[in-house]
Amino acid sequence: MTLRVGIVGISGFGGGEALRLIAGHPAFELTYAAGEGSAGSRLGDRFPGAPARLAGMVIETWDPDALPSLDLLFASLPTGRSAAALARIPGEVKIVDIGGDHRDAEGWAYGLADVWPDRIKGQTRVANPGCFPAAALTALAPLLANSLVAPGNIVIDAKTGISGAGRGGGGGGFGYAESNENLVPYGLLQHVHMPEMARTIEQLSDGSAAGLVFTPHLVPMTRGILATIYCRGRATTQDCLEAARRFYAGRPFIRVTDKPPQTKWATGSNLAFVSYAADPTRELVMAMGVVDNLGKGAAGQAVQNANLICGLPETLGLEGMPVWP
Ligand SMILES: NC(=O)C1=CN([C@@H]2O[C@H](COP(=O)(O)OP(=O)(O)OC[C@H]3O[C@@H](n4cnc5c(N)ncnc54)[C@H](OP(=O)(O)O)[C@@H]3O)[C@@H](O)[C@H]2O)C=CC1
Ligand SMILES: CC(=O)N[C@@H](CCC(=O)OP(=O)(O)O)C(=O)O
Repeated sequence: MTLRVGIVGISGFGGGEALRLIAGHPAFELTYAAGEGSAGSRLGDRFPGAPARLAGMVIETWDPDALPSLDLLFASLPTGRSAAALARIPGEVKIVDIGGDHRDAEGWAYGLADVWPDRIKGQTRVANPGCFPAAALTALAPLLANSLVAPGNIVIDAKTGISGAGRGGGGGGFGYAESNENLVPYGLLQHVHMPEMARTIEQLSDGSAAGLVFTPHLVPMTRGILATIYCRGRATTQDCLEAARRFYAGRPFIRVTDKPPQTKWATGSNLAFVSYAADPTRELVMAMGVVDNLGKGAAGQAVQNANLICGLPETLGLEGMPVWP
């Protein structure tokens, strides 16, 4: 079975990673590519490494009313730009939205694929989590589901590679000269991912996440997110590791590690690495989550979600090892 797949926003970092994964996916055939400024150019000009069979494909001007016949559409548009357009896509076209417009929207499943695959199977509309929630919630889920930490006063300190800001670089200020040898906190107290994280912490714990603190930092690397999370609880390190190993037993993309995870472990993959350190005498539990922001944080998890909603093996097209070093 080959499914006809489209990507809108293909010229961007998220869309480009989706192209890379779909080009190697045994059940997906890219038949439609769309964008705005890139419309009219060929994939081979934008992506010199594109396979020969795709290099001549012309990027169309995005028009949801002029969609060719498709089974599946990946939308990788700036947040705020997809809700109105995707509402016009016929119901028989399955959609995975990599952007932020549908993470709390009626009729859309929140695609935290490693944590609740059964909520995603059978859906036709999936909202991919944001990149920071992908790292942080994956690490927190086993602790919350087992009541090992209190949900009300969690502090998430995250570091991200610069590709997280997209090709436009967060509206400027993220260029090489400004980012190299530099560390920048941003989005203090009000980052756009706060509501998504708070909502999911509450769903996983059945308690209030009112005291959630989240501070992202931009670090001079291309890809990767490390979330270091401070929680209150009396669990030991061993309790946390065992809970995570039970929670993720048989889940193919989660690695529970004794050692603190590193961003390079995940580069170019859909893997998430989680680890824990706890000191019951101080009622301190630390959780750590590592993902590639363009992998599990965007296109990797999007393909995983697409596999789930298309009734395919969850790992199809996603089994390549990370790039190292
Ligand atoms: N970068 C990351 O790590 C992550 C990104 N995301 C989310 O994914 C989405 C895409 O991000 P990212 O790839 O980084 O962003 P980029 O800025 O790299 O790419 C944006 C893409 O959107 C297209 N686009 C913009 N406006 C329009 C429009 N009106 N019509 C059609 N296409 C349009 C651009 O096309 P063109 O060049 O043709 O104009 C481009 O391909 C965002 O919502 C982002 O928040 C989510 C998780 C992680
Ligand atoms: C470095 C950087 O700017 N990263 C982005 C996260 C990208 C992401 O996950 O975006 P959406 O939730 O909009 O999909 C940010 O902090 O907003």
